[in-house]
Amino acid sequence: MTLPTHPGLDALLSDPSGAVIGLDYDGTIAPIVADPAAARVHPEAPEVLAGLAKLVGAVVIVTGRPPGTALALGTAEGGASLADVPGLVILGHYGRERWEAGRITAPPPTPGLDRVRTRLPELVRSLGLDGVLIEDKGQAVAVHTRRSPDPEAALTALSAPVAGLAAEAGLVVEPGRLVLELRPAGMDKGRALSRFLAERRARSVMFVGDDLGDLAAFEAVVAAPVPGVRVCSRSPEVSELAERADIVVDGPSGVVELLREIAEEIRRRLGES
Ligand SMILES: O=P(O)(O)OC[C@H]1O[C@H](O[C@H]2O[C@H](CO)[C@@H](O)[C@H](O)[C@H]2O)[C@H](O)[C@@H](O)[C@@H]1O
Repeated sequence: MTLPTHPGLDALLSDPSGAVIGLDYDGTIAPIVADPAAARVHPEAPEVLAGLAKLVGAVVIVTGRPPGTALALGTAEGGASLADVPGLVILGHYGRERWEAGRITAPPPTPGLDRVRTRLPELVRSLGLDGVLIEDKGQAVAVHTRRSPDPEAALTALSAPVAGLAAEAGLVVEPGRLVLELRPAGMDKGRALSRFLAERRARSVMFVGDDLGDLAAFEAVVAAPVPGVRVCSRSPEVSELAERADIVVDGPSGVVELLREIAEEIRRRLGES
């Protein structure tokens, strides 16, 4: 793969120790699968990220998943694990929870979630929808339609009642790939990334994502006071990200290939290969 030319990427390559590389999890470093509990990381991602993390300022995963889930799913078949990526930080629940050096920090769960836990299954039943999956993530609850006979129709049927339930419970709805998530307001991937850039005094930033929740991180890259580059992990399900990206690659395999090439180019410039 030949690396594309972009001012943000050039800044990252010429001053790697000041670069922050931010990544979404599902659809970006893990292929999309029907069962959210089976979304294992791309087999080569932990190893490639481990190599890259030694060359750049920081690697951070910014995800809607709880950090513990991203870590549990983050061991590849060969045994390499995201937990072994040097200095890795995981900002889970859109930045509400943080994992770093083996420790998770999290605020207490929002009280409205109990109402959702009771009402959401009733709501799904009342709509007569088959194949709908409710995922309880602790700080948020998601309702998935990927396994429904007509996933788009099921999502449309759920849209207004889920919005009503979220409002009753004092939560917001986060739409994603055949999923609606009811979660606390006040944090998103853009805020999470911006804070992390300030904390690390980043001199450049790259963010890679695939879904609507990643748009806020793309906006944070544009708003950042340092050069940045937005990368879309393309899928047929979401077009909005590709339209706003500086670089578009084909799904998690394309992401891994790009990250490997960036690491190799940094090593070449440092005279290490
Ligand atoms: O921020 P992310 O890391 O991208 O997490 C967003 C949501 O991803 C998961 O759902 C998506 O991936 C599933 C597994 O491939 C797939 O079955 C589902 O259709 C996708 O929407 C996860 O289950 C959610 O909790 C995350 O919020």
